[in-house]
Amino acid sequence: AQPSAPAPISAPLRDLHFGQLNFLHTTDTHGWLAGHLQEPSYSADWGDYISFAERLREKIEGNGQDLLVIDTGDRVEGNGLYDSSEPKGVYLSEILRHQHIDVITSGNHELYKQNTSESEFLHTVPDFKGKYLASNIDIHHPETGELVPLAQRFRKFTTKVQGIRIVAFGFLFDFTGNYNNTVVQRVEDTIKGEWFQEAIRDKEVDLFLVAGHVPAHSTEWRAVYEEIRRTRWDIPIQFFSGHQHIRDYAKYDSQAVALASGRFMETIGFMSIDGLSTEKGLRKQSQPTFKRRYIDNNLFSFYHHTNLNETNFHTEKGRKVSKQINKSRTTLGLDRVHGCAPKDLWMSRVPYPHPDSVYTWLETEVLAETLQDGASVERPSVAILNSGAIRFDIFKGPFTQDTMWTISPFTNGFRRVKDVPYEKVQLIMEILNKQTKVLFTLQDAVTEPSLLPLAGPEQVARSEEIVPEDDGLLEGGLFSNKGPSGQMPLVPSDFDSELLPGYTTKDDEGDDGDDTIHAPISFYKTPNCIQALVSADKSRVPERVDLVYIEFVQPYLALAAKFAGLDVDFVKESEVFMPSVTLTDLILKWVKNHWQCES
Ligand SMILES: O=c1ccn([C@@H]2O[C@H](COP(=O)(O)O)[C@@H](O)[C@H]2O)c(=O)[nH]1
Repeated sequence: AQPSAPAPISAPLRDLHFGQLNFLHTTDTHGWLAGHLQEPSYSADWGDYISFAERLREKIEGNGQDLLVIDTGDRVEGNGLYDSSEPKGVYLSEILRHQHIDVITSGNHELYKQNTSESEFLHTVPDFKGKYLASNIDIHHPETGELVPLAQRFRKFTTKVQGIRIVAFGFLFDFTGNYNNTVVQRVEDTIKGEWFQEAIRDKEVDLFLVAGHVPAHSTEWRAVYEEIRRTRWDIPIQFFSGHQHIRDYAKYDSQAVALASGRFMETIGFMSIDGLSTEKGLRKQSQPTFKRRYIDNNLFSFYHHTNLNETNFHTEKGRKVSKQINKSRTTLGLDRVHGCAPKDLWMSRVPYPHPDSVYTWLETEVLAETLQDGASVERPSVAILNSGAIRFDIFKGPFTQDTMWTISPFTNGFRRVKDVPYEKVQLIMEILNKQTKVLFTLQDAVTEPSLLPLAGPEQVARSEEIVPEDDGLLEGGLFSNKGPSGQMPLVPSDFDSELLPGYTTKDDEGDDGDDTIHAPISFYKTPNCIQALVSADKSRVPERVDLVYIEFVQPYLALAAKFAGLDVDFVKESEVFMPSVTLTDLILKWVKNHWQCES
């Protein structure tokens, strides 16, 4: 772990059930390879994960079984270790490559920008040569311009110990927001292709391994499942999933399951399968059995599952990588303190517009003040921001260079349409927050790219709120802030049981998937968009306003405006607002002005 990381707190654990074939899985790490430096439950770093994989491999292979390591993309954007360097990602890719990974795929974040996908092609794909799979992604070669596969389409390999014959694929969901130097083929079309049809007809196969940046419950996985089952009704299929930032497990049939392993290095997914055939012979049981576990990414869990301790757990390579992360963080100045947050601000642990909601803070304090600079004096402005633009909570205490990127990694600027009726803007807000389904019907599905949700992935994936009987809101604070740095949000509150608050996952297999037994954390739905009135006189309802918005929402605004009867061509009639200023810049400016640290 990193020197400043909090020590993990002991907690009751469920054991791993090792099997004939075992897997470790990460997804949506978004640059968090240093682990969480303010949350003990997720405080292990990539070096610790390397030690964990190495120690488990020794143990598993010693028992005559096999271990494979999988990563399903979105490794980039969302943490200073990736975003703070110039060019972005140079330190991260040097750290990432030290883990032995057997199947690795791309997420959508690897394809938003030209330089990110080119870096995948030129660095990450060669770093994981033969293991990086891109079943449905092509890229225009950075030098020749020729359209070529980002990486090989599939791989066939045999496990080291038992000779289990595996045909593996690597997909990305039907993503359309990529920069035009890459082409993402729809999964449903890819699986009709000749190479895929040939690959699934391979007679010498014991398991189909379908990894991808695709939700566990999704139309894309359903299509792949049905396509394989059409010709191979009895070969087990193991899917590995990502994108929704949640822990999830889907059962397609008794021999086909999907595991999704959360986000931001909070979770190491574990799977085991028993009863597979091998190159040496038929399977010993009529049906294979599958077991899943979501491991909290901390050393307490790692020591327990390897049956080792701090003196014998860490491997040389693991230690080296932890040091490399520390050195990179120091070079990048990620611990530089810009201010001190006086309290925790939550994305979904309190209902909006609670005073401890990060969205209330943005609306009433940050945007209302910082957008004043560029706003016109002729009339007030209304600023619209999508809630998905914020990626993480803010914890009481130092607000560092790293915090800045964890909460706001996107580089979108703002745009403005001048002089529109205020009541139309309110109607648009209502449509954006309550009628988004209607907007999709206005979209031309053939010519226009499908829109990414305005809210963040966790909000989209989870439809139900979790409101513990007493969520502590009445006592005026959510969780007490104890511990060495005074910033440990996942500690027991005075209203709760002995258990640490954390993941309490419910999936297709039940509610016993998490390795650590936790008390639940409240989860509230957030609006898709929030708005801030930027005006010298907020007591008066304005008649006309300038509409300022973060670029990401423009396609939604254009559709909602049509619906609201506002005749504006957002592409032609909008202008850049405060050139080169991003949401990240505004937040940082506000923090520096308001959150001085007490010395
Ligand atoms: O420029 C951007 C890009 C994305 N978002 C938000 O993020 C999600 C997608 O997140 P994943 O990590 O790819 O799942 C998108 O739906 C938006 O809510 C953004 O705000 N700005």
